[in-house]
Amino acid sequence: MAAANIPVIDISNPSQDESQVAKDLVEAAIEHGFIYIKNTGGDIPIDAVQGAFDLSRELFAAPLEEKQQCKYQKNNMGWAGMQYETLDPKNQRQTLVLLTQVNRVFNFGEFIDGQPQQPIPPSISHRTSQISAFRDYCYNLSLKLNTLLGIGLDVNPPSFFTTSHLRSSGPSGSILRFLYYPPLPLTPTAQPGIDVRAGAHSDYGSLTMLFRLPRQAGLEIQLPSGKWAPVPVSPPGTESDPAPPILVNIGDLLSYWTNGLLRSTMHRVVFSGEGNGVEGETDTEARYSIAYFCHPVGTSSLGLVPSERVRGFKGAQVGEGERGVLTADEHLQMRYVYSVSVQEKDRCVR
Ligand SMILES: O=C(O)CCC(=O)C(=O)O
Ligand SMILES: [Fe+2]
Repeated sequence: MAAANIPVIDISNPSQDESQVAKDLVEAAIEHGFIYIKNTGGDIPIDAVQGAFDLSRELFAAPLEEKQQCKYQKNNMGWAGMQYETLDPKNQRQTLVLLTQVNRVFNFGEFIDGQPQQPIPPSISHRTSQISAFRDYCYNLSLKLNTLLGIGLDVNPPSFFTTSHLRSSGPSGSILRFLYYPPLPLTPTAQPGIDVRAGAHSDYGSLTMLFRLPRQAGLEIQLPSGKWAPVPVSPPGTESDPAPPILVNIGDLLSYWTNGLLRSTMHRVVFSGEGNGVEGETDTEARYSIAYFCHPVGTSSLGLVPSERVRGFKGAQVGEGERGVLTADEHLQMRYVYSVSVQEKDRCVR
Protein backbone atom coordinates (compact mmCIF):
# COMPACT_ATOMS: atom_id res chain seq x y z
CA MET A 1 0.00 0.00 0.00
CA ALA A 2 1.47 3.40 -0.96
CA ALA A 3 2.35 5.59 2.01
CA ALA A 4 0.62 8.96 2.53
CA ASN A 5 2.52 11.75 0.84
CA ILE A 6 2.72 14.11 3.83
CA PRO A 7 5.26 16.98 3.64
CA VAL A 8 8.16 17.14 6.10
CA ILE A 9 8.79 20.67 7.41
CA ASP A 10 11.69 21.95 9.48
CA ILE A 11 10.51 24.76 11.77
CA SER A 12 13.65 25.01 13.90
CA ASN A 13 16.30 25.78 11.31
CA PRO A 14 17.29 29.43 11.95
CA SER A 15 18.64 29.87 8.42
CA GLN A 16 15.18 29.29 6.92
CA ASP A 17 12.84 32.10 5.96
CA GLU A 18 10.00 32.14 8.52
CA SER A 19 7.31 33.32 6.11
CA GLN A 20 8.18 30.52 3.67
CA VAL A 21 8.06 27.92 6.45
CA ALA A 22 4.68 29.36 7.53
CA LYS A 23 3.34 29.14 3.96
CA ASP A 24 4.54 25.55 3.59
CA LEU A 25 2.82 24.66 6.87
CA VAL A 26 -0.47 26.23 5.77
CA GLU A 27 -0.42 24.55 2.33
CA ALA A 28 0.16 21.16 3.98
CA ALA A 29 -2.66 21.87 6.48
CA ILE A 30 -5.02 22.71 3.60
CA GLU A 31 -4.08 19.82 1.36
CA HIS A 32 -3.40 16.99 3.80
CA GLY A 33 -4.41 18.14 7.28
CA PHE A 34 -1.23 16.32 8.41
CA ILE A 35 2.35 17.62 8.54
CA TYR A 36 5.59 16.05 9.73
CA ILE A 37 7.67 18.42 11.87
CA LYS A 38 11.33 17.44 11.74
CA ASN A 39 12.56 16.63 15.24
CA THR A 40 16.19 17.49 15.77
CA GLY A 41 15.71 18.46 19.40
CA GLY A 42 15.44 22.22 18.73
CA ASP A 43 11.96 22.59 20.23
CA ILE A 44 11.55 19.49 22.37
CA PRO A 45 14.77 17.83 23.56
CA ILE A 46 15.16 14.27 22.32
CA ASP A 47 15.75 13.15 25.94
CA ALA A 48 12.44 14.64 27.01
CA VAL A 49 10.56 12.61 24.36
CA GLN A 50 12.45 9.45 25.31
CA GLY A 51 11.78 10.15 29.00
CA ALA A 52 8.07 10.57 28.33
CA PHE A 53 7.91 7.18 26.60
CA ASP A 54 9.78 5.59 29.55
CA LEU A 55 7.26 7.15 31.91
CA SER A 56 4.39 5.88 29.79
CA ARG A 57 5.74 2.32 29.96
CA GLU A 58 5.91 2.62 33.76
CA LEU A 59 2.41 3.99 33.96
CA PHE A 60 0.79 1.23 31.92
CA ALA A 61 2.83 -1.42 33.79
CA ALA A 62 1.55 -0.10 37.16
CA PRO A 63 -0.88 -2.34 39.10
CA LEU A 64 -4.43 -2.27 37.75
CA GLU A 65 -5.85 -1.02 41.08
CA GLU A 66 -3.66 2.07 40.86
CA LYS A 67 -4.95 2.91 37.40
CA GLN A 68 -8.52 2.16 38.41
CA GLN A 69 -8.20 4.82 41.11
CA CYS A 70 -7.59 7.26 38.26
CA LYS A 71 -10.52 6.22 36.07
CA TYR A 72 -11.55 8.45 33.18
CA GLN A 73 -13.86 11.26 34.27
CA LYS A 74 -16.29 13.53 32.49
CA ASN A 75 -13.58 16.21 32.53
CA ASN A 76 -11.72 14.04 29.96
CA MET A 77 -8.87 13.25 32.39
CA GLY A 78 -7.67 9.90 33.60
CA TRP A 79 -7.20 6.28 32.59
CA ALA A 80 -9.51 4.47 30.18
CA GLY A 81 -9.75 1.44 27.99
CA MET A 82 -11.06 2.17 24.55
CA GLN A 83 -13.53 -0.31 23.29
CA TYR A 84 -14.67 -0.71 19.77
CA GLU A 85 -17.70 -2.65 18.77
CA THR A 86 -17.98 -3.01 15.04
CA LEU A 87 -21.56 -2.84 13.90
CA ASP A 88 -20.64 -2.91 10.26
CA PRO A 89 -22.62 -6.02 9.22
CA LYS A 90 -19.75 -7.28 7.08
CA ASN A 91 -17.43 -7.36 10.06
CA GLN A 92 -19.90 -8.17 12.76
CA ARG A 93 -17.93 -10.94 14.35
CA GLN A 94 -16.87 -11.20 17.94
CA THR A 95 -14.93 -7.94 17.90
CA LEU A 96 -17.03 -6.65 20.77
CA VAL A 97 -16.20 -9.47 23.12
CA LEU A 98 -12.69 -10.35 22.09
CA LEU A 99 -11.10 -7.03 21.36
CA THR A 100 -12.29 -4.91 24.22
CA GLN A 101 -8.68 -4.45 25.40
CA VAL A 102 -7.57 -3.01 22.12
CA ASN A 103 -5.95 -0.02 23.71
CA ARG A 104 -5.53 1.98 26.90
CA VAL A 105 -5.12 5.69 27.32
CA PHE A 106 -4.18 8.01 30.15
CA ASN A 107 -5.23 11.65 29.70
CA PHE A 108 -3.42 14.38 31.63
CA GLY A 109 -5.38 17.62 31.83
CA GLU A 110 -3.85 20.98 32.57
CA PHE A 111 -1.43 21.38 35.46
CA ILE A 112 -1.58 24.44 37.70
CA ASP A 113 1.77 25.71 39.05
CA GLY A 114 3.30 22.41 38.00
CA GLN A 115 0.69 20.38 39.92
CA PRO A 116 -1.77 17.91 38.33
CA GLN A 117 -5.46 18.57 38.96
CA GLN A 118 -6.35 14.85 38.88
CA PRO A 119 -5.32 11.62 40.63
CA ILE A 120 -1.97 10.20 39.42
CA PRO A 121 -1.04 6.50 39.93
CA PRO A 122 1.32 6.27 42.96
CA SER A 123 3.87 4.33 40.86
CA ILE A 124 4.61 7.47 38.86
CA SER A 125 3.55 10.22 41.25
CA HIS A 126 7.19 11.02 42.07
CA ARG A 127 7.58 12.03 38.44
CA THR A 128 4.82 14.62 38.11
CA SER A 129 7.40 17.36 37.49
CA GLN A 130 8.61 15.42 34.46
CA ILE A 131 5.05 15.17 33.11
CA SER A 132 4.53 18.86 33.76
CA ALA A 133 7.79 19.74 31.96
CA PHE A 134 6.87 17.59 28.95
CA ARG A 135 3.44 19.20 28.82
CA ASP A 136 5.16 22.59 28.83
CA TYR A 137 7.39 21.61 25.90
CA CYS A 138 4.30 20.52 23.97
CA TYR A 139 2.43 23.69 24.90
CA ASN A 140 5.33 25.91 23.76
CA LEU A 141 5.66 24.05 20.48
CA SER A 142 1.90 24.36 19.93
CA LEU A 143 2.21 28.15 20.38
CA LYS A 144 4.99 28.24 17.79
CA LEU A 145 2.88 26.25 15.33
CA ASN A 146 -0.09 28.53 15.97
CA THR A 147 2.11 31.56 15.30
CA LEU A 148 3.30 30.08 12.00
CA LEU A 149 -0.30 29.28 10.97
CA GLY A 150 -1.28 32.91 11.72
CA ILE A 151 1.59 34.19 9.56
CA GLY A 152 0.98 31.68 6.76
CA LEU A 153 -2.74 32.49 6.58
CA ASP A 154 -2.02 36.22 6.79
CA VAL A 155 -4.39 36.52 9.74
CA ASN A 156 -4.90 40.05 11.08
CA PRO A 157 -3.15 40.19 13.50
CA PRO A 158 -0.81 37.23 12.80
CA SER A 159 -0.66 36.53 16.56
CA PHE A 160 -4.45 35.82 16.53
CA PHE A 161 -4.23 32.04 17.07
CA THR A 162 -1.36 32.28 19.55
CA THR A 163 -3.19 34.81 21.72
CA SER A 164 -6.24 32.52 21.80
CA HIS A 165 -4.10 29.68 23.15
CA LEU A 166 -2.31 31.50 25.97
CA ARG A 167 -2.94 29.61 29.17
CA SER A 168 -2.50 32.82 31.15
CA SER A 169 -5.93 33.79 29.70
CA GLY A 170 -7.77 30.83 31.25
CA PRO A 171 -8.26 27.05 31.17
CA SER A 172 -8.55 25.05 27.96
CA GLY A 173 -9.44 21.50 26.95
CA SER A 174 -5.78 20.71 26.10
CA ILE A 175 -4.82 17.14 26.95
CA LEU A 176 -1.57 15.20 27.02
CA ARG A 177 -2.43 11.57 26.27
CA PHE A 178 -0.29 8.47 26.70
CA LEU A 179 -1.52 5.55 24.57
CA TYR A 180 -0.75 1.87 24.93
CA TYR A 181 -1.79 -0.79 22.43
CA PRO A 182 -1.21 -4.36 23.68
CA PRO A 183 0.88 -6.72 21.55
CA LEU A 184 -0.81 -9.08 19.13
CA PRO A 185 -0.40 -12.20 21.30
CA LEU A 186 -2.73 -10.54 23.81
CA THR A 187 -5.33 -10.03 21.15
CA PRO A 188 -4.97 -13.37 19.39
CA THR A 189 -8.17 -13.07 17.42
CA ALA A 190 -7.19 -9.80 15.75
CA GLN A 191 -7.63 -10.00 12.02
CA PRO A 192 -5.68 -7.58 9.85
CA GLY A 193 -8.05 -5.66 7.59
CA ILE A 194 -10.99 -6.18 9.98
CA ASP A 195 -9.99 -5.38 13.53
CA VAL A 196 -8.49 -2.05 14.50
CA ARG A 197 -6.37 -0.72 17.33
CA ALA A 198 -8.11 2.67 17.24
CA GLY A 199 -11.22 3.30 15.16
CA ALA A 200 -11.51 5.93 12.44
CA HIS A 201 -11.96 9.41 13.88
CA SER A 202 -10.92 13.02 13.58
CA ASP A 203 -9.48 14.96 16.53
CA TYR A 204 -11.54 17.64 18.29
CA GLY A 205 -9.16 20.48 19.07
CA SER A 206 -7.07 22.94 17.09
CA LEU A 207 -3.86 20.94 16.60
CA THR A 208 -2.65 17.51 17.63
CA MET A 209 1.03 16.65 18.00
CA LEU A 210 1.77 12.93 17.85
CA PHE A 211 4.97 11.23 19.00
CA ARG A 212 5.65 7.70 17.82
CA LEU A 213 8.44 5.17 18.25
CA PRO A 214 10.65 3.95 15.40
CA ARG A 215 9.33 0.91 13.50
CA GLN A 216 5.91 0.87 15.24
CA ALA A 217 3.34 0.51 12.48
CA GLY A 218 -0.37 1.17 12.39
CA LEU A 219 -1.39 4.77 11.77
CA GLU A 220 -3.35 5.41 8.59
CA ILE A 221 -5.05 8.52 7.19
CA GLN A 222 -8.01 8.70 4.87
CA LEU A 223 -7.20 10.26 1.50
CA PRO A 224 -9.73 12.49 -0.32
CA SER A 225 -10.47 9.44 -2.55
CA GLY A 226 -11.72 7.61 0.55
CA LYS A 227 -8.82 5.16 0.47
CA TRP A 228 -6.61 4.63 3.54
CA ALA A 229 -2.85 5.17 3.42
CA PRO A 230 -0.23 4.27 6.05
CA VAL A 231 1.74 7.09 7.67
CA PRO A 232 5.37 5.95 8.12
CA VAL A 233 6.97 6.83 11.45
CA SER A 234 10.22 7.88 9.72
CA PRO A 235 9.45 9.25 6.24
CA PRO A 236 12.21 9.75 3.63
CA GLY A 237 14.66 12.46 4.65
CA THR A 238 14.26 11.89 8.39
CA GLU A 239 15.87 8.47 8.76
CA SER A 240 19.10 9.85 10.18
CA ASP A 241 17.47 12.41 12.50
CA PRO A 242 17.95 11.71 16.24
CA ALA A 243 14.20 11.02 16.62
CA PRO A 244 11.22 10.48 14.31
CA PRO A 245 9.40 13.65 13.27
CA ILE A 246 6.49 14.93 15.32
CA LEU A 247 3.30 14.37 13.37
CA VAL A 248 0.98 17.37 13.52
CA ASN A 249 -2.63 17.28 12.41
CA ILE A 250 -5.44 19.80 12.21
CA GLY A 251 -8.42 19.12 14.49
CA ASP A 252 -12.13 19.80 13.97
CA LEU A 253 -12.08 23.07 15.89
CA LEU A 254 -9.44 24.69 13.68
CA SER A 255 -11.19 23.38 10.60
CA TYR A 256 -14.48 24.90 11.83
CA TRP A 257 -12.74 28.18 12.72
CA THR A 258 -11.34 28.45 9.18
CA ASN A 259 -14.67 27.34 7.68
CA GLY A 260 -13.17 24.11 6.36
CA LEU A 261 -10.09 25.65 4.70
CA LEU A 262 -7.73 23.75 6.99
CA ARG A 263 -8.50 20.06 6.72
CA SER A 264 -9.35 17.85 9.70
CA THR A 265 -8.44 14.42 8.33
CA MET A 266 -9.86 11.07 9.47
CA HIS A 267 -7.28 8.64 10.81
CA ARG A 268 -7.12 5.29 12.57
CA VAL A 269 -4.65 2.73 13.94
CA VAL A 270 -4.83 -0.73 12.36
CA PHE A 271 -3.15 -4.10 12.37
CA SER A 272 -1.79 -3.88 8.86
CA GLY A 273 -0.76 -7.51 8.67
CA GLU A 274 2.38 -9.08 7.31
CA GLY A 275 3.72 -7.42 4.17
CA ASN A 276 0.91 -4.83 3.91
CA GLY A 277 2.24 -1.92 5.91
CA VAL A 278 5.35 0.22 5.70
CA GLU A 279 8.60 -1.62 5.06
CA GLY A 280 10.64 -2.02 8.24
CA GLU A 281 7.65 -1.39 10.55
CA THR A 282 5.90 -4.04 12.61
CA ASP A 283 2.61 -4.26 14.48
CA THR A 284 3.02 -7.46 16.45
CA GLU A 285 4.67 -5.88 19.50
CA ALA A 286 3.12 -3.53 22.06
CA ARG A 287 2.69 -0.05 20.61
CA TYR A 288 3.13 3.19 22.54
CA SER A 289 2.33 6.66 21.28
CA ILE A 290 1.91 10.07 22.88
CA ALA A 291 -0.49 12.75 21.70
CA TYR A 292 -0.83 16.37 22.75
CA PHE A 293 -4.28 17.71 21.87
CA CYS A 294 -4.07 21.47 21.76
CA HIS A 295 -7.21 23.56 22.35
CA PRO A 296 -7.71 27.33 22.53
CA VAL A 297 -8.69 28.87 25.87
CA GLY A 298 -12.29 27.74 26.51
CA THR A 299 -13.79 31.22 26.30
CA SER A 300 -12.24 31.95 22.88
CA SER A 301 -14.84 32.94 20.34
CA LEU A 302 -14.77 30.90 17.14
CA GLY A 303 -16.06 33.62 14.81
CA LEU A 304 -14.54 33.26 11.35
CA VAL A 305 -10.77 33.75 11.45
CA PRO A 306 -9.87 37.29 10.23
CA SER A 307 -7.95 36.28 7.12
CA GLU A 308 -8.74 37.10 3.48
CA ARG A 309 -7.75 33.60 2.51
CA VAL A 310 -10.30 32.13 4.95
CA ARG A 311 -13.04 34.59 3.94
CA GLY A 312 -12.47 33.90 0.26
CA PHE A 313 -12.56 30.13 0.70
CA LYS A 314 -15.34 28.86 -1.49
CA GLY A 315 -15.43 25.32 -0.21
CA ALA A 316 -16.95 26.71 2.98
CA GLN A 317 -19.60 24.55 4.62
CA VAL A 318 -21.72 27.52 5.73
CA GLY A 319 -21.84 31.26 5.02
CA GLU A 320 -20.34 33.64 7.57
CA GLY A 321 -23.77 34.96 8.61
CA GLU A 322 -25.22 31.48 9.14
CA ARG A 323 -22.49 29.78 11.12
CA GLY A 324 -23.25 31.31 14.51
CA VAL A 325 -20.40 31.92 16.94
CA LEU A 326 -19.46 29.24 19.37
CA THR A 327 -16.81 29.43 22.04
CA ALA A 328 -14.07 26.81 22.12
CA ASP A 329 -15.78 25.20 25.16
CA GLU A 330 -19.14 25.03 23.38
CA HIS A 331 -17.49 23.49 20.32
CA LEU A 332 -15.84 20.85 22.50
CA GLN A 333 -19.11 20.07 24.31
CA MET A 334 -20.91 19.79 20.98
CA ARG A 335 -18.24 17.43 19.73
CA TYR A 336 -18.52 15.27 22.89
CA VAL A 337 -22.28 15.03 22.53
CA TYR A 338 -21.97 14.16 18.85
CA SER A 339 -19.30 11.63 19.66
CA VAL A 340 -21.46 9.95 22.27
CA SER A 341 -24.42 9.73 19.91
CA VAL A 342 -22.57 8.35 16.87
CA GLN A 343 -20.07 6.31 18.80
CA GLU A 344 -22.54 4.83 21.21
CA LYS A 345 -22.43 1.94 18.83
CA ASP A 346 -18.63 1.98 18.86
CA ARG A 347 -18.48 2.24 22.66
CA CYS A 348 -15.45 4.42 22.27
CA VAL A 349 -14.24 6.38 25.29
CA ARG A 350 -11.94 9.21 24.25
O1 LIG B 1 -1.69 6.25 18.42
C1 LIG B 1 -1.74 6.87 17.37
O2 LIG B 1 -0.86 6.75 16.49
C2 LIG B 1 -2.89 7.81 17.07
C3 LIG B 1 -3.76 8.12 18.24
C4 LIG B 1 -4.87 9.06 17.89
O3 LIG B 1 -5.16 9.31 16.76
C5 LIG B 1 -5.66 9.71 18.98
O4 LIG B 1 -5.48 9.37 20.16
O5 LIG B 1 -6.47 10.60 18.66
FE1 LIG C 1 -6.50 11.03 16.67
